[in-house]
Amino acid sequence: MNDFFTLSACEDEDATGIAHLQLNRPERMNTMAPAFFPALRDAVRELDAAGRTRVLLISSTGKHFSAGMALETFASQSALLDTRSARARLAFQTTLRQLMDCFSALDEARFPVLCAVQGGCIGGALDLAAACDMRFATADAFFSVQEIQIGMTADLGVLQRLQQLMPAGLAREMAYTGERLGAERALSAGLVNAVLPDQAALLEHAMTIARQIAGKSPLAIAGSKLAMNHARDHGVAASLQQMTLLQSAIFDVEEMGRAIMAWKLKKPGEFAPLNAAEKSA
Ligand SMILES: C/C=C/C(=O)SCCNC(=O)CCNC(=O)[C@H](O)C(C)(C)COP(=O)(O)OP(=O)(O)OC[C@H]1O[C@@H](n2cnc3c(N)ncnc32)[C@H](O)[C@@H]1OP(=O)(O)O
Repeated sequence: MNDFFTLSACEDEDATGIAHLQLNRPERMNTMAPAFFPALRDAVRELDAAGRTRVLLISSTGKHFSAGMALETFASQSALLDTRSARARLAFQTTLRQLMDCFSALDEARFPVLCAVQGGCIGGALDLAAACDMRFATADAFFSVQEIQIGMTADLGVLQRLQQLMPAGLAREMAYTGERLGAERALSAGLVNAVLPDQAALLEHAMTIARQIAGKSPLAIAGSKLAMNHARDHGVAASLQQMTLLQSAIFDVEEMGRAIMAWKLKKPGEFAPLNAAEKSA
């Protein structure tokens, strides 16, 4: 339990293996306080370790997806940010790395992470969204690298990831100006996969994609995410070499038989959880 989000499993007939993490502090604009970060990291890592989750949907409640870091955090952490001491600066480096790792947990999870954004996705919230596999938005959604407006270099991954998700020039425009990128422009830039009229339609669309993913072989999905992450980080040539090792490790003819059967029947496949010792569902 935590004060920032709820985590539930969608266990209806068509939605096995879909976990739904919903930010639920709309009265605080779903702002991120220090305790939010480890809570998110631990929740994602626990889902991954348990092996039953096939896709994670992150959504939010209220007018805005999230207003980013709670501004009062910066004042309350001032002792840590004391730059007069080398020890304090070293400690800050460690803290920052730990915060980064919390969002990287989304990228490192074996399952795909879908992010459904309504209203503002601001500052740290865009760091979070950028670490997900894909993003969807309502027509009123907007995205901003707000950090530059408050005099800091964004530091939780958005500068590293945004350029890989959309044209670099536009990412830099966002980073240097802090101006809001509206949903339609985010769509044409490739930052979001689809724009829906309202939040109900947004969640329905995201769940449709989540169900499609959850019906596929979790082994093949995990392999696809590993391969695509590796290619993104290491380039095509090195990743083709890595692919030979990866595929040698996870190629599974029985799993393929199940997938082919499901595809022919136009039904979700019946697959064992990733951690299961046996192969049958
Ligand atoms: C490492 C990460 C760094 C970061 O994340 S840096 C980014 C930090 N975030 C911001 O700077 C957000 C700035 N806020 C805004 O742009 C706007 O606000 C919103 C788009 C989020 C909302 O706009 P609207 O719907 O018009 O409401 P409203 O009247 O501006 O705000 C309602 C109340 O929410 C408080 N609030 C907004 N964002 C934060 C925040 N990040 N931390 C703490 N409080 C926040 C406001 O001050 C205000 O409060 P009151 O009603 O008392 O005047």
